[in-house]
Amino acid sequence: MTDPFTLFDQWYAQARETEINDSNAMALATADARGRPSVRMVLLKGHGPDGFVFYTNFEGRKAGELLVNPHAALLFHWKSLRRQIRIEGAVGPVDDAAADAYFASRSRDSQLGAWASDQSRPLPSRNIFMARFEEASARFAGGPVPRPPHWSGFRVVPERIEFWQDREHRLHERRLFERQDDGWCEGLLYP
Ligand SMILES: Cc1cc2nc3c(=O)[nH]c(=O)nc-3n(C[C@H](O)[C@H](O)[C@H](O)COP(=O)(O)O)c2cc1C
Ligand code: PXP
Repeated sequence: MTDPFTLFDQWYAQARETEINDSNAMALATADARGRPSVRMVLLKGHGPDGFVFYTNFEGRKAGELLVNPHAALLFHWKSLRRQIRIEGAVGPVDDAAADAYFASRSRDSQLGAWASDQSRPLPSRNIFMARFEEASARFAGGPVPRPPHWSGFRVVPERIEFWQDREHRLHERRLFERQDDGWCEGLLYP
């Protein structure tokens, strides 16, 4: 039996070659405390048997939902390969060291943007946002930009991963991996 992470790596490597941009873009679905769903795109910034990692503001809408309901679904759709991968699992924060390391790798302006943005909250005008960006720039002038306390990563620890490959006449292939004890069991689904 193939392990789903090896298969993910193979498909992801192919996507990096074929997709014109953002081959690491994935839809992230969350739900609030009442079970009402919301979805938006995020970028995959790390993955492996420990889970799938993205970074964001921890005071925005998605984080608010994940903090009360720590379960998520991820979806990759690689159009030119005619493939999708669905991932579902429990969610937790990455550790501070990982978040610091990733934040340090971002461009300085992206780092300043993380300080300037009250993600998901109403913005009266674009000028206000730009002024906040300039304030952050002045505040950290001459030194490194530290990671804001409200900015970090979430890790989705998969319980279920499905690989979907388009086939002629909608006779698609669906391979489902479900976590079982210490390993994974694999099966097929009708398309
Ligand atoms: C391709 C793409 C990638 C994105 N990646 C991220 C990301 O990694 N982190 C993030 O916070 N927002 C990212 N965004 C913006 C989100 O889609 C979203 O607008 C923002 O995070 C606010 O979502 P929320 O209000 O549900 O928290 C991305 C948008 C696009 C279109
Ligand atoms: N945060 C926001 C608001 C984004 O829009 C994105 C990517 O679009 C990211 C984080 C993650 O990407 P990066 O760390 O490469 O900026």
